[in-house]
Amino acid sequence: MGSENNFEMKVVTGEFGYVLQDVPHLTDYISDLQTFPNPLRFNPAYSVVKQYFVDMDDTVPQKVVVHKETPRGIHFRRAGPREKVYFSSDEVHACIVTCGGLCPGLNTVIREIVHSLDYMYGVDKVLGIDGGYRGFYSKNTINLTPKIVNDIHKRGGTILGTSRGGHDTIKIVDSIQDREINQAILLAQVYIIGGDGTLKGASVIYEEIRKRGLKVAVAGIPKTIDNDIPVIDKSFGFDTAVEEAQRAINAAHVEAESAENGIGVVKLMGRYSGFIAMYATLASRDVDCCLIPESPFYLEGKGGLFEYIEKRLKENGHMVIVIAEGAGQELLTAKHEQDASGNKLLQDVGLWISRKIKEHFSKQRKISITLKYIDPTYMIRAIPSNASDNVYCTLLAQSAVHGAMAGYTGFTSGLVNGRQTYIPFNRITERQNNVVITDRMWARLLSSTNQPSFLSAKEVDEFKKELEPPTPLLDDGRNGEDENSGNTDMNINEIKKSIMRSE
Ligand SMILES: Nc1ncnc2c1ncn2[C@@H]1O[C@H](COP(=O)(O)OP(=O)(O)O)[C@@H](O)[C@H]1O
Ligand SMILES: O=P(O)(O)OC[C@H]1O[C@](O)(COP(=O)(O)O)[C@@H](O)[C@@H]1O
Ligand SMILES: [Mg+2]
Repeated sequence: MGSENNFEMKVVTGEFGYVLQDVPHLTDYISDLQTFPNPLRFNPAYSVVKQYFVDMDDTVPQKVVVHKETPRGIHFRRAGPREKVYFSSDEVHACIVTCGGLCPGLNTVIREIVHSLDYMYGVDKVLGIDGGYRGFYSKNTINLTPKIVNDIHKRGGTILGTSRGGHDTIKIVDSIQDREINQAILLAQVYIIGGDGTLKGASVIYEEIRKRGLKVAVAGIPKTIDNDIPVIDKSFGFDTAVEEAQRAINAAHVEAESAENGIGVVKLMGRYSGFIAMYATLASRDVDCCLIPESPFYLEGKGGLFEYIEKRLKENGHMVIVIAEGAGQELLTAKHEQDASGNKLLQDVGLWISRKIKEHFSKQRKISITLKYIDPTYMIRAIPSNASDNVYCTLLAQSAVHGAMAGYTGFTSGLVNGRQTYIPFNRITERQNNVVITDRMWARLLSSTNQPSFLSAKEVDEFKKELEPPTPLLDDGRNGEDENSGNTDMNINEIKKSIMRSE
């Protein structure tokens, strides 16, 4: 594996600091491509829409909080149908693959790609690749028709199956190039749905396709329940996950409230990013403490978790703790295990913290506690997407289809400041989206739970120094003022290291 990007970013600059981070197009490496009028022109549903086709010059700014003197900054190409398409309906063979962990909404995206290709563009040859990247070369495929996928959005998981590992660029591109026996069929559009790992894989597939000069568009749809993909407003399935997490938090609260000195502990997903835990906590208001990977914590002593638990039990008689699975991993014995994709395998921090709390209070003998630990992680991930995620998935899939039909490649569709855009792979894979603990959102959380920040006065001073002069408006549009948080260039590992050092 490896995803060295050998191709230059396509960047267009304009006046007043305008920068367009454009996505590649088939015409960048194939000349004399034939174009066709977009069949949507003749579609009664769309033909009445005033300016249905997206103007080729439309772009979406990444930076929406601006000052008088602020340069216009980075923009992305606006997604949507173009007047001309680069594939004729009967020529196109498309395929769809889902990789990585499950996420609510995968089936909705698959359904909508199939429906959009067929109903909007008349493309009816769509193959589903079975079981992630390795399905390309193990040649397990299913024919996807609008009828087959019609009801799948009501089910969790992915009808195509998924896997980790198994990415072999050459074998995958070979199989894209030539599928059927005696009948060379080029899969001309490849739709890849997955997270950071998958999109790194998609990027090298695109590069190999380009090297071979194939007329194949590679389109990604970013998937991550953890919301750890940068640039985009949020990932599909995230809303559903936050909503479903409420059920576990409610149960933990009911259990805790019903016992004397009851403590409910809920573990939520979030390998490196604590967004689900943060938003679920903010939504619930029953949570007294939220622990996430980005905010190191400690148990013993002044300002520690045990002291806070004691305080809350004395004040309120019960408490609820939400912990993201990646939180506090540095406090557990390191095991250095990896999954098939090379992701670090985490230890069960929920079990660990529950044990530590029980041990503490039984040793201390002042307060007798009743602790219930709830782990709803896989139950949350396996449900179908909610209504709002369904709409979001639909738009992401439609955008991807419009983009591929228009000849764009090496891109993912994604929502930026509420508008559908095309984002080049490297912008999506270059880093991770994390909760920034010096942003307003985390401050809101701390003030809503009243939990300790686990920072000493010295550390707070250090943060303040780091923030002076005020963080400039960053080119990816996020800064300390940003409502969505999470996408600043501040390196969270640096922050963690500085906290560890000063402990
Ligand atoms: N750097 C990489 N280069 C190429 N393929 C990768 C890379 N990282 C992951 N992959 C492949 O992408 C797929 C999914 O990756 P994984 O990290 O498990 O999930 P996710 O895409 O959800 O982050 C796997 O098949 C894996 O082999
Ligand atoms: O058991 P699995 O499939 O490895 O999944 C666990 C991991 O999957 C996640 O949902 C994220 O998965 P992705 O990287 O595939 O988006 C994490 O929250 C969790 O740590
Ligand atoms: Mg991942």
